[in-house]
Parts: sequence; C-alpha cells; structure tokens
Amino acid sequence: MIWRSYHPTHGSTGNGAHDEALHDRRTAIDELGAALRELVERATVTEVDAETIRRVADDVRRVTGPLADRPRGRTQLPTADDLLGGIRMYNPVSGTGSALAPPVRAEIVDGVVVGACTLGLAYEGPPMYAHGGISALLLDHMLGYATTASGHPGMTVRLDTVYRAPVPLQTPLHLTGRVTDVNGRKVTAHGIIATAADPDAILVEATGTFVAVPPEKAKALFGTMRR
Ligand SMILES: CCCCCCCCCCCCCCCC(=O)SCCNC(=O)CCNC(=O)[C@H](O)C(C)(C)COP(=O)(O)OP(=O)(O)OC[C@H]1O[C@@H](n2cnc3c(N)ncnc32)[C@H](O)[C@@H]1OP(=O)(O)O
Repeated sequence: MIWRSYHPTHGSTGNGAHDEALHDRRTAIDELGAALRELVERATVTEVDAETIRRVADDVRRVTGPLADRPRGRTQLPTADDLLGGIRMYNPVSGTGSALAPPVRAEIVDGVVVGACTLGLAYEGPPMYAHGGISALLLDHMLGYATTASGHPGMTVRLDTVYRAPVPLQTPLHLTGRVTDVNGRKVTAHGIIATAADPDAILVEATGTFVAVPPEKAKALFGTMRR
C-alpha cells in the first residue's frame, strides 16, 4: 500500500485562492531547486577553462541578487512549508527546492519507507563513489521518516552505519527505512542503501536510535520558531 507520497505540491487548506498561490509558490521553488541542482552538477563536472568559470561565477552572482530581497532568519519557517504535513521544501535530503538534496523521493510501501535517488558527481567521496557522510545523511533521513510515519517522531541520538561496499554515483539507488523497536521514548529503526538494479545487495546499512523530545525540551529548542 502506498501510504503517502512526499511531494511538495500535495496538501490543501480548503481555501482555494490560498491553495493555488501556495501550489504556485511550491512549483516555482521546485523549478529553482532543479535549476540550482543542475548548476551544482555542471559546475562539478565541467572542465572548461578558468576564464569561462570566472564569467559564470559573475553571472551567477548577478542573477541571485533578486533573491536577497526578503530573507528569512533561522527562527522563521519557509512560508511554503507545511511542517506537520511533512512538507519541507528545503530539506537537504528530500527538499525539491534544495540545491543540496539529490532529492530523495520516498513513500511508504507496506509499512516500510522506500526511497529512490541518483547521486551525481557533486556527492563524490572516493573517485566514482559517494562520500560516506552522504550515505549516513540519506539513511538518517530514511530512518527519521520511518519513525515519524510510525507515529513516534523523535530526534536522532545515535546512528550506527556499516559500509559494506561503495555506493556508485550516477546510478539509480534504492533506499529503505523501517522501525524495528519502540521502547517508551526511544525508537530504533534500520535502513539500507542498494542499487535499484540489485536491491538485495546491501551497500550501506544503518541502525538508528531516535528519542521523542519532551515538551519542556521542545519549548527550549523550538519555542522561538514562527511562521
Ligand atoms: C505525518 C508523516 C509525515 C512523514 C514525513 C516526514 C518526513 C520527515 C523526515 C525527516 C527525517 C529527519 C531525520 C533527521 C533527524 C535529525 O537529523 S535530528 C537532528 C540530530 N539530532 C539532534 O540534534 C539531537 C540532539 N540530542 C538532543 O537534543 C537530546 O538528546 C534530546 C533528543 C532532546 C533528548 O534529550 P533528553 O530528553 O534529555 O533525553 P535523555 O533523558 O538524555 O535520554 C532519553 C533516553 O534516550 C537515551 N539516549 C539518549 N542519548 C542516547 C544515545 N546517544 N544513544 C543511546 N541512547 C540514548 C537515554 O539513555 C534515555 O534512555 P532511558 O534512560 O529513558 O532508557
């Protein structure tokens, strides 16, 4: 069963005009995110001469100017986000507006979070393969998604990662995350990275411990957050 698809254009408030404007904003953010990811990837793989690189750097600085008009600080949520609905446009793993995210697409199939992405050369660690920290990032996200979807959201307090084989770049990947134990405030989850072509051959696996944040801690950590 597909329980939920994590896509930025989902969600409705019941207010037609507001929903349309929100949908349009998310679509625009999605478009800019895709363009930024293309820029990052092209800038990573290019072997053009230094003069061309400098010219592009100047051009990029010029075009980003209009985005500086209305910046938000760290206590302000993006207006396009829906925190409780799970829409985070700039999440560095799944956010379609993020230049850093692959982005991972994930959904719940029969109680397991199943994700897909392809990592470009911008994520390179050892030549031709993903940086180990990127694999840990993807798995932390998959496990966090699984704990949230199971009704036991929490923050990562521990992530044990086992690297069995290098993760190839420019190759469709298959990721999973599932909750394996709930013990009071503590939730344990497990996930893997494999290639889509051979999903049973585990390249990286991780076991994580997540802890529900008690109200007083939540207030101290997130109390200054505003829309
Ligand atoms: C609706 C559906 C939508 C679905 C769509 C959603 C998609 C959404 C995807 C998002 C996916 C994001 C996934 C990324 C998730 C992060 O990246 S979270 C960011 C990284 N993590 C952090 O910054 C957390 C830092 N840690 C902390 O702030 C504090 O530890 C916490 C979490 C607030 C807990 O503090 P505390 O309440 O003082 O906890 P404390 O009493 O010390 O410990 C509680 C229990 O945990 C245990 N514990 C604590 N630390 C550890 C440890 N390191 N190891 C083992 N046990 C530990 C303690 O022993 C204790 O156990 P018991 O004694 O109760 O048996």
